[in-house]
Amino acid sequence: MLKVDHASVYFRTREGRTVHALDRVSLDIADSSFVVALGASGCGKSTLLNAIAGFLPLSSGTITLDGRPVTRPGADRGVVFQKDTLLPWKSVVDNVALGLQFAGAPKAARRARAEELLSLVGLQDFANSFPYELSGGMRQRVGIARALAADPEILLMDEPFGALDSLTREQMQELLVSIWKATGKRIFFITHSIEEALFLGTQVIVMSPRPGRIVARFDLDFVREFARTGDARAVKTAPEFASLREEIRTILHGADHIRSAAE
Ligand SMILES: Nc1ncnc2c1ncn2[C@@H]1O[C@H](COP(=O)(O)OP(=O)(O)OP(=O)(O)O)[C@@H](O)[C@H]1O
Repeated sequence: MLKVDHASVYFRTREGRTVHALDRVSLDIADSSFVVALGASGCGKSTLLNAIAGFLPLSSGTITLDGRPVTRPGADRGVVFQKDTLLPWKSVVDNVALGLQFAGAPKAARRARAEELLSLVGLQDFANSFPYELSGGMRQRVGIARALAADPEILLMDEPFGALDSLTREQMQELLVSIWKATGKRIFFITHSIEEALFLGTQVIVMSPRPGRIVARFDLDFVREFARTGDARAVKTAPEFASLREEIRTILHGADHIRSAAE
């Protein structure tokens, strides 16, 4: 279990103002679950993910992964960002194997593991290509393979498909579901898109800005239904999908309205 318990984060800006980015957020990410954080810009989603990744300290509260306190980055958490962070001078397979190289794995084992992961993300024919030869969606697939290389306990994904065109984005969502199913990894995923959140999450948390709080939680079955049937269109056009989309839209607009009134 990844457990976030009453996590708060305050930032001090260069002008000396204090920003209350995260306010007593509590969240459990159980084994094999797919938790999606949804909210308007500035509601603290990245702050929460960065704290789970160990990139920034909490001001108060705790985060534990399978009982161990999270205080710094570690191989037990794989991270994927919106902008790919591939090294342009390294081939695709070497980019995927990078973390394993740091961990001291022998060369042949690194290559075998990287090739296995490239097959998982459908890029087995591009092992020797360079990042500039790939499309945006393909680069994100390399990023996912790299994040999985060290066999982390959880995958942390910060708007990984936010810069992709809508068709590629849908294909990537479906690919991610197949990876989730094949690996059984826990996933924590951030998005601005209500539809993406509903399609992917076994749990969706809706956040409101300043201070960043969880204002609603939904336990969902759409992703399991898609994993079972492979029919994304049927899932997304189901009446419950549409009614939840409207319900969440209303919550997000309400949160924004409360914030405007307070400012
Ligand atoms: N290093 C920092 N110093 C000061 N303020 C910060 C810092 N990082 C984030 N903030 C502020 O904290 C709040 C939450 O930011 P965060 O990036 O977590 O939001 P977000 O929901 O991920 O937004 P977006 O969807 O636009 O990425 C914002 O008001 C932001 O300006």
